[in-house]
Amino acid sequence: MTDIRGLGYLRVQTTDVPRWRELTVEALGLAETTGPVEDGLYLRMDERESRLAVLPGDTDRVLAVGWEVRDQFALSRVGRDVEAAGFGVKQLSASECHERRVEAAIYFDDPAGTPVEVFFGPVLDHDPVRTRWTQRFVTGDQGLGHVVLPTTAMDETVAFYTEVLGFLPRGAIRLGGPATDGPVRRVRFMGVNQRHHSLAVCPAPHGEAPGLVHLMMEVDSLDAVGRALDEVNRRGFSLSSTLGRHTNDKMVSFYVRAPGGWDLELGTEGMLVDESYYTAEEITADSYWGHDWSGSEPLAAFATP
Ligand SMILES: Cc1ccc(O)c(O)c1CC[C@@H]1C(=O)CC[C@]2(C)C(=O)CC[C@@H]12
Ligand SMILES: [Fe+2]
Repeated sequence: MTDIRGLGYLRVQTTDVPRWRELTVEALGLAETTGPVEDGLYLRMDERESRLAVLPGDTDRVLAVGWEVRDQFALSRVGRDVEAAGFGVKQLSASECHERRVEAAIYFDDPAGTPVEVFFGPVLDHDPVRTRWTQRFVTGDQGLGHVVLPTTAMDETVAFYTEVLGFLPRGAIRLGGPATDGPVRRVRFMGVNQRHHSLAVCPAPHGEAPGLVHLMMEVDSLDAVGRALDEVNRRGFSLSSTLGRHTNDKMVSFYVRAPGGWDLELGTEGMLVDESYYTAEEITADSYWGHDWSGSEPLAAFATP
């Protein structure tokens, strides 16, 4: 089994922190807290000091995808494995760790160019999490949610996450419709815990910013998803996909475009994988119903640079 326990945090940079605040706090209902960068937006979903940090900058891009391990021993094992695979691994400084509220962390770029951090020892905030819709975010041993990363090096990226970091394949979906003789392109889903996927990797035409396709966060109530959806529409955010239920993780979700050209997915009722019996399946539709993508503005990751 892998040493990676789950998606721990995400750090992104944006040119529009106020609009990010409106989307995440006012519409999706995350709880705002304070952090080291004065104009930064620090968001709580649970007892962690911050799961999502949105920092001001002159471009929109992912700063770090943070994966959590159990302890210092697991962190050294992961560092050793990544180095042995030929990737340069660096330690985060004490002040960088303090900024992320973790005890220690390493970082490296994955084959897609995504800045990856692996950490242990997150610091907790025991104040109650005051969410807008009084919902609870489903985190805990399923981690913060899932990310979908674009890559121009599909095979290398999948090999890295599965063979070096130990992610488990959790199925795939073909792009471009039903089986043909030609080369098949797939979105591949991978997991490290009972969440169906903590990571998906999607073939993309180029390696430009922002480096993310979407971040999924799960809540414990359909009403919170519905209320967030109303608020997203009321506040004029662009809906990338309508509400629908996915065929693989069974989640009911919608997607909203965040400033920067990538999406936030908010869902509920995600299934739990039992690894004793699970096999990786290929789905042939992304959803049982809903998830109409026809109104979606193009993703920055798929735009012609
Ligand atoms: C199919 C699916 C299952 C579970 C998820 O959490 C999930 O985000 C998806 C959607 C993935 C989706 C896709 O399959 C085709 C290409 C899509 C539409 C994108 O360009 C972004 C999301 C991608
Ligand atoms: Fe998703």
